[in-house]
Amino acid sequence: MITFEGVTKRYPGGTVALDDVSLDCPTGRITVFVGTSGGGKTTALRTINRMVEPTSGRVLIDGQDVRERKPAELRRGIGYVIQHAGLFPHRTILNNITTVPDLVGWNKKKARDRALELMERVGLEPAMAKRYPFQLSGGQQQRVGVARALAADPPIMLMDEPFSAVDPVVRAELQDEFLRLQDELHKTIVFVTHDIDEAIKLGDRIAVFQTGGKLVQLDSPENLLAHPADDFVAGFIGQNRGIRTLSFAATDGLRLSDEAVRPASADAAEAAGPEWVLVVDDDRRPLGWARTAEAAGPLGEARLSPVGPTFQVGTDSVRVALDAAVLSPSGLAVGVDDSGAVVGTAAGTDLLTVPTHGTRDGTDADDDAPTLSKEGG
Ligand SMILES: Nc1ncnc2c1ncn2[C@@H]1O[C@H](COP(=O)(O)OP(=O)(O)OP(=O)(O)O)[C@@H](O)[C@H]1O
Repeated sequence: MITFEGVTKRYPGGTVALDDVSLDCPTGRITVFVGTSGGGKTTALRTINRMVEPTSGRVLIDGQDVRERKPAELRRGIGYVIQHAGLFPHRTILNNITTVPDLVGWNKKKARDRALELMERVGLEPAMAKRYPFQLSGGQQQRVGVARALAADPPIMLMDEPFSAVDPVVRAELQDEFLRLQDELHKTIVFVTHDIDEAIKLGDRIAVFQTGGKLVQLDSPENLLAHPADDFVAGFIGQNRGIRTLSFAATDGLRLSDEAVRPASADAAEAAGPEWVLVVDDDRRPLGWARTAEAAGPLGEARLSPVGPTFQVGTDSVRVALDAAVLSPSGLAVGVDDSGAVVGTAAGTDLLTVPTHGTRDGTDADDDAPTLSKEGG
């Protein structure tokens, strides 16, 4: 656990970059610092590895004041990833990744094996090991940056806008892979971004900073969306807060109906009832939608409208299911299991009556993570 206790940073000239910030970054979780430009996010991040010394207050790691540790020794246990990756241009990819292992005296083979393993983990071809940073795309360089930070297996990772310099598609890929990696590694991560959507996607906890270095809210993404502490936070989050909250609502509690599901062998005449029926094959895989008034004979031979997007029950969120309902010709969302077989369908209104609970890791969002009371910001 990383703990900020009343941390203030005043730069010469009088800028207050951090104003009496207290918060916890729980072990094994991703805490995101987000907020306006100049809000003190980077300054806060750098107090953890002593690149910035607070004017007052303390930063503790597992209860120990970071000032009791020598900066070099402290930083060996803290991976650091920055925007544009910050790779050493004159070193190969392999040697960039082995920077810390080399520094702490690992033997060459062990460091090399570790680098190659990490390259695979972050999605880089082994052939890239011999290249230099300028021979890689921006996204690839960011992957190297992440691999380098992970090389000596530090328990803590500080990431300062690590995915900001790449296009939105690559950025989404990097984010997804980052979440997959964290699922395996459970590092204690502090992640700085100015992008609220990135914060909501990645963060277990989100700390919102306002100009003047004030922490205005520390909360789970779902609480932040549902209950912004004030107008500043609400404005920063932007529009469609309600709909975005549905990303955190799980679909495993949904009651799905079989009423509109028909086998391909069924005759259209027997399909009477709903205006649209979902035609499925012998394995209950969806074939398409038939409009009952227009169909005659076996449904498998009827003109079918494409199924469109489906949602995986229990895995996808209510937001995905609602999207599927909106795009479906029948207005019904099709829920499938992990083999792609139809579990049932639900109308948009059915989707909005599900109890909301966390989907991200199958646990309640709040369990052991300490929060700052909203009044306290
Ligand atoms: N070394 C420094 N000397 C003086 N002022 C500084 C220094 N570093 C940062 N500041 C000021 O402290 C404030 C907070 O800066 P910081 O970089 O922490 O903000 P940030 O939230 O990370 O912003 P951004 O999103 O723009 O990177 C800013 O007003 C900045 O100008």
